[in-house]
Formats: sequence, structure tokens, C-alpha cells
Amino acid sequence: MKLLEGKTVLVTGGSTGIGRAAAIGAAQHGADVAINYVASDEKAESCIAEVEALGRRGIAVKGDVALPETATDFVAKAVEAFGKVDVMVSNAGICPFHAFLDMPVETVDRTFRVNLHGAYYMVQAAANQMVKQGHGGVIVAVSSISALVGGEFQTHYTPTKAGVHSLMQSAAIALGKHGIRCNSVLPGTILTEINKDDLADEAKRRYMEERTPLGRLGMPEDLAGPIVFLASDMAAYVTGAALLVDGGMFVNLQ
Ligand SMILES: C[C@@H]1O[C@H](O)[C@H](O)[C@H](O)[C@H]1O
Repeated sequence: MKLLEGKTVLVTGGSTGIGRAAAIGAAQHGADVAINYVASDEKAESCIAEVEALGRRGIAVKGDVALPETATDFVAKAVEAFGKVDVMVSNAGICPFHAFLDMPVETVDRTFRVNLHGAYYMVQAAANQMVKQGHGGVIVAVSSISALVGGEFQTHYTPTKAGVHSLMQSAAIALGKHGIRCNSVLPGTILTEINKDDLADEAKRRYMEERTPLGRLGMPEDLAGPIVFLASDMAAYVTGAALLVDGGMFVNLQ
């Protein structure tokens, strides 16, 4: 069953990792897809090629989500291409692991601007377009298990993920009257570009695998299903919620 037939789905950070999996998953479920990306044109083009190979339309829009104008430009280009915005998947994020005591101010600022300000601008721009359209919509934000627990080398990162989770809670209240649902997914440790170097440390990787009840770290594709579900009418009464997608890592105390 295609859960997003004829919908227009926007994904930030959509050329790699979780964002790419969400974009492809949305196309597999019948949606047209617009991705925002900041780095590789090649990866963005190959993502759109996969969307088109699934018989859907796709566009890639380059832009740094830390800049407010990137959000309004992305939404405008999606409306120009597809006539509407039904779903925003706010996924773009960075995690430059670094020790706390000598954490550079630039690293703190950049991480907050991409992960939290960027999410705020994208959610607001999409919501304004959805309100203008007048028939509701859905916002799914990619927060993290790190919204709930800490990380020694993530003191600049975990507050942004807690912030994204909180943003969805408040946006759910602000936008419910417009029929717009707002929810978060909280990925655990998912193997992507963002933690490739960190998990190159065999001991750390083994520790993370062993504390995961399902016995493996996650793949980006593990997030596609939960994101498509929250974006679909199957979740018509779900808003302000947070869905852990972590193989059981969070609950595993003992
Ligand atoms: C970078 C990535 O971020 C996630 O939110 C979680 O903290 C993972 O363990 C980490 O590998």
C-alpha cells in the first residue's frame, strides 16, 4: 500500500544518510520529493535519479539551512515545481564530536545554527505554506536519542536535539488548529557520514552494538518506515509525539 500517494514531501539534508533514506522511502510510497542539500551535487543528483526511477518527480535545492533564506527559498522552489507542500522532514544536522573543555566557540555556534536554528526556519517556512494552502500538513523532525541522554563529546550537539524535540511539541500546539501534525523521530546510533570517524574506533563501536538489544547499529533505511508512517494518514491522530528508533538502546540500563 502506498501511504503518500500524490503527496509532496520536502526533506532537508536529503542527499545522504537518514535524509536520503527518507526521500527514497517517500517516493516508494508515491510522493514527489524535494531535497535540500549543502555538500555534494553528485550525491543530490543521484538521489533524485533514484526518486525518478521510482516513477516520481524530484528536485534538489542547494542551501545552508543555518541561513533563514534557505528555508523560504526551498519551500518556494518546491511550490514552483509541485504546486504545494504536504510534508516537511526536517533532518539536516551535524555532529562534529569534540571535547567540552576546549570546544571552540565556532563549533558550538555552527552546530546550534545548523541543527536548531535550521530546523526552526524550515519548520516555520513549511508551516506558513501549509497554512496558506488551507488543508493541513505534516512535519516530521529528526531529533535523536541524544535529546534524552548525554554524550561526553556531544555537549554542543545534545542540546540541539533536545531543542528539536521540544520545537515539535510546541509546534504541535501552535499548528494543531491548522490541521498540521508535528512529530519527532529519535534515531539511536545510525551508521551514516555523521559518525563514520567516531565509530571507526572499534572499541566504541562494539560498546554501542552491545548496548543495543537488537544487537546491531541502525541503518538509514531503518528510519524510512517510521518517517513515512508519521507523514501518512495512518498517523492522523498523532501529533506532539516522539518515536525512538534505536534498536532498544535507550531503555537498556541492565
Ligand atoms: C552522531 C550520532 O548522533 C546520534 O544522535 C547519537 O548520539 C549517535 O550515537 C551518534 O553517533
